[in-house]
Amino acid sequence: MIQNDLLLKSLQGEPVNRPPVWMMRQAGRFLPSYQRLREKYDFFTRCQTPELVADITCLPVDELGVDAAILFSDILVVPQAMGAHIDMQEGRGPVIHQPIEKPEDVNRLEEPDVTHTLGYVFQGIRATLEKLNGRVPLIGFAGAPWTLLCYLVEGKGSAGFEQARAFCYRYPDAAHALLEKITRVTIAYLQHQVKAGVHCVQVFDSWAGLLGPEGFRQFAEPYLQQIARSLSAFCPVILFPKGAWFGLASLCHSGAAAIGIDWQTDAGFARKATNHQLTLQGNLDPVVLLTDPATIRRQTFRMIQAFGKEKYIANLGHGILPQTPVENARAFVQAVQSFSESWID
Ligand SMILES: Cc1c2[nH]c(c1CCC(=O)O)Cc1[nH]c(c(CCC(=O)O)c1C)Cc1[nH]c(c(CCC(=O)O)c1C)Cc1[nH]c(c(C)c1CCC(=O)O)C2
Repeated sequence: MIQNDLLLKSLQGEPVNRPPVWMMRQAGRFLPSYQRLREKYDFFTRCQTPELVADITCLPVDELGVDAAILFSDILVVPQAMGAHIDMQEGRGPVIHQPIEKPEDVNRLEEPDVTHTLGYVFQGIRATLEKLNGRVPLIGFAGAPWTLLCYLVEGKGSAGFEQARAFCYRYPDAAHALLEKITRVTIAYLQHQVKAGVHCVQVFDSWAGLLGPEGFRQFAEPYLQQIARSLSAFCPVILFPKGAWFGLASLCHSGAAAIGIDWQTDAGFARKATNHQLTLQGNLDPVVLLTDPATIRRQTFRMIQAFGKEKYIANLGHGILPQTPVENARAFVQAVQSFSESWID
């Protein structure tokens, strides 16, 4: 039993007195209590140690009072389990050794038995559930196949992921073979997360918008659909196709319970595109949390009015910025939690 089940109610489209709130990337990055752990253990050690996963996942629940926890891990643990060599470099982000350059490089990636290679994640989930003790639901997650292809081909973070996009257009068969491989592993991975006890899952397609409408239809959407369709029998699925406003209408029929909306997409447009059917999540510009509590409150009120309180999960429109002051993150959470109908006149 979960004491605070607001998130699950909103995902199911049930009525609520106020929307639930959590923040993308809340479990790392900006909390000073997390920064202290960072000094002691390297990134993948933090991901692979169930006690640390549980501690870090619970930090924002304890310190900010969010209505949901998201597992501390990373989208790159899947390509790592498939055999890619990945370093997380200070100030630089992920670096993949020997990125995929040619079609035959796709064969180097394995389809592992996730119960072995990613067993530490499932142990982390069980340790986290114990520590949460039913206070709030736990969100599991994975990266979308297109976004993981971006890192595997580009070999590092990038503003435009030009090499990844070029690979898809130049070698479409190899791209689809790679995307299919990642999709199969991701479905098994998320199913095991649900078995270990997560209450819902989010699929991060952080670079979906870089493809443009036609590229999205070819290289991103079919795989998001497959994952949502395969998982929705087990738990509610949230898809976050960042930047892909043109793909919202077609994702309505994927079986996803909710779609995450980024901060560059208009709330009214997103409601119309999804036929007022699905739950929407988002979409405060993370930069608003760099201002002050009064501004944060005002912008948060406007956002809830634009989406409406039903079938809605308050969140940021992308991950929280590392330089966000803790009191501002708290002001955002409290603004949502103090919502009352009387705001809307
Ligand atoms: C693209 C992407 C990645 N990882 C993720 C995405 C999709 C979300 C998004 O678009 O923001 C998702 C992610 N990464 C992390 C989580 C944990 C849960 C949470 O805090 O929400 C989640 C949900 C931990 C992390 N993953 C990473 C950190 C920071 C590094 C550190 O703490 O040492 C954390 C807390 C490292 C990481 N991991 C990745 C990058 C590009 C980087 C470096 C830069 C950055 O901080 O974003 C890949």
